Amino acid sequence: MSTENIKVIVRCRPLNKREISFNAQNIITINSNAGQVIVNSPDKTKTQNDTPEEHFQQIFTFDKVFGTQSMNIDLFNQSFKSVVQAVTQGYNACIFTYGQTGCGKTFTMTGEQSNVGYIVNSFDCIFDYISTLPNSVQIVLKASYIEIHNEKIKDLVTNLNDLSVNESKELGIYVGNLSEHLCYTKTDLQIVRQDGYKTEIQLQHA
Ligand SMILES: Nc1ncnc2c1ncn2[C@@H]1O[C@H](COP(=O)(O)OP(=O)(O)OP(=O)(O)O)[C@@H](O)[C@H]1O
Repeated sequence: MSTENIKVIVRCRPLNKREISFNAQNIITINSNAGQVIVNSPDKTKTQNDTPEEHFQQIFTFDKVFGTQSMNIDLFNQSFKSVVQAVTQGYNACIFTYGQTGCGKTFTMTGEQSNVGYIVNSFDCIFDYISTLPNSVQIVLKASYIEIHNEKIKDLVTNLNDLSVNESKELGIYVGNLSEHLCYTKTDLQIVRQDGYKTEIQLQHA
């Protein structure tokens, strides 16, 4: 992987039921070692002699790619863990999940009970780290949960809407009136997540 501060990871999901029902064809192959996603021409009658190579097959290279059989824990161990560990060493970090609807963002972030996503894996990682520290070290862990939608910031725990982005010498850039929740255990962190998640789901169905 590159040593750049920004890394781009691609995950390809399997065809879903709808795609299978109309005999959709998977035109993506991946080369994990090279970090490549290969988009093949859907028209198998075309050969490299018929069309310029770039039309026949397009290759995109990323810091890391994961195939349809990958598990959330594979993504975590091979990509996200180092980001979370960097936080425990005092760095700021962000994991940004992006993609069209139905591509697997929630599957990757939240996952399922037997295949938990990077949110729970990150919580485990943070508390595993804390458990290695001597009792003399005091850790203060605070959590907030926001949604940014149509340029508006909402606190998903308190339901306060339209929060402002501010800047000060002491705090740098921060969100005004954002609630922060002290978390002493993994359960405390999970409660903040669950409270915020409930609001998020309510908003999606409103
Ligand atoms: N890697 C994967 N392996 C197996 N199933 C997957 C994978 N990724 C996504 N899915 C399935 O595809 C469906 C859509 O995934 P998901 O809800 O995570 O998409 P999303 O990107 O969060 O969509 P939206 O933006 O609409 O919320 C779900 O049923 C999910 O279980």
